[in-house]
Amino acid sequence: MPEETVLSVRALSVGYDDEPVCAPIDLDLTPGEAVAVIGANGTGKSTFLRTVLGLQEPLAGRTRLLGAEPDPRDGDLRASVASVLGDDAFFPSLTVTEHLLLTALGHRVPDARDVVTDLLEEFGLTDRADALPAALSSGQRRRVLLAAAFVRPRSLLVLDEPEQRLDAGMRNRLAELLVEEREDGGAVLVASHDPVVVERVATSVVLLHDDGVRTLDPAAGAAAIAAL
Ligand SMILES: Nc1ncnc2c1ncn2[C@@H]1O[C@H](COP(=O)(O)OP(=O)(O)OP(=O)(O)O)[C@@H](O)[C@H]1O
Repeated sequence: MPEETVLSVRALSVGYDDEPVCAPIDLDLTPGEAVAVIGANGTGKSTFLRTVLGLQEPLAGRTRLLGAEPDPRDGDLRASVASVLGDDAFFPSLTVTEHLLLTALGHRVPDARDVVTDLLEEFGLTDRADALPAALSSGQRRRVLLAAAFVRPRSLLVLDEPEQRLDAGMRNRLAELLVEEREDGGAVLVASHDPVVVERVATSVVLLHDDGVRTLDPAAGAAAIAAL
């Protein structure tokens, strides 16, 4: 594995109770690249993301994440990998600002208050800064989770269908932020059903399908989404 490889996956089989949910997957991700994982509902995108993050045991194959076996308890890994999966939770008595500050301070972000203020603006949350989670819309809660991933240092960003519940304006802005992320040397692994995210953000696409796994270029990946 080249030294700068962020994620290397070889013949990785993922699934439940010894039953794979899709064909084995191979993938390499280096700084400055974004890989989009696409496929119809139930083809294994979320299962794959959880497995490469070490949140779920693989059935077979090998994953190296930042040079090591993926282990979510590993401090170096937690410091370097920001993820937004589907199971994120909120503290019911902390405001939007307090959630972002907690994340920033926990990761020792310099000038945390200024960074949080900028991200509130970026994610259209400035006027909801003092709101509690229960008083947010589902799209606003999604924005808070995404902002929390961007508020902290990271060398890999893993997002599971980040477009979910976002309006068109925010989906476009998110795509821009993800392009900036890879142009600044970050690595992005994103599962998505959004052709805009796939075509604009991805440098390569992995299509999960019952018949097998294929690697596509971003334009072909965006077209494949329309045909799912
Ligand atoms: N905890 C679980 N136990 C057993 N099977 C599961 C579990 N979670 C998911 N599955 C099954 O594994 C398969 C893959 O699910 P997964 O959530 O990874 O798909 P996905 O590609 O992310 O789908 P979607 O596009 O709907 O989000 C599905 O058939 C699903 O029903």
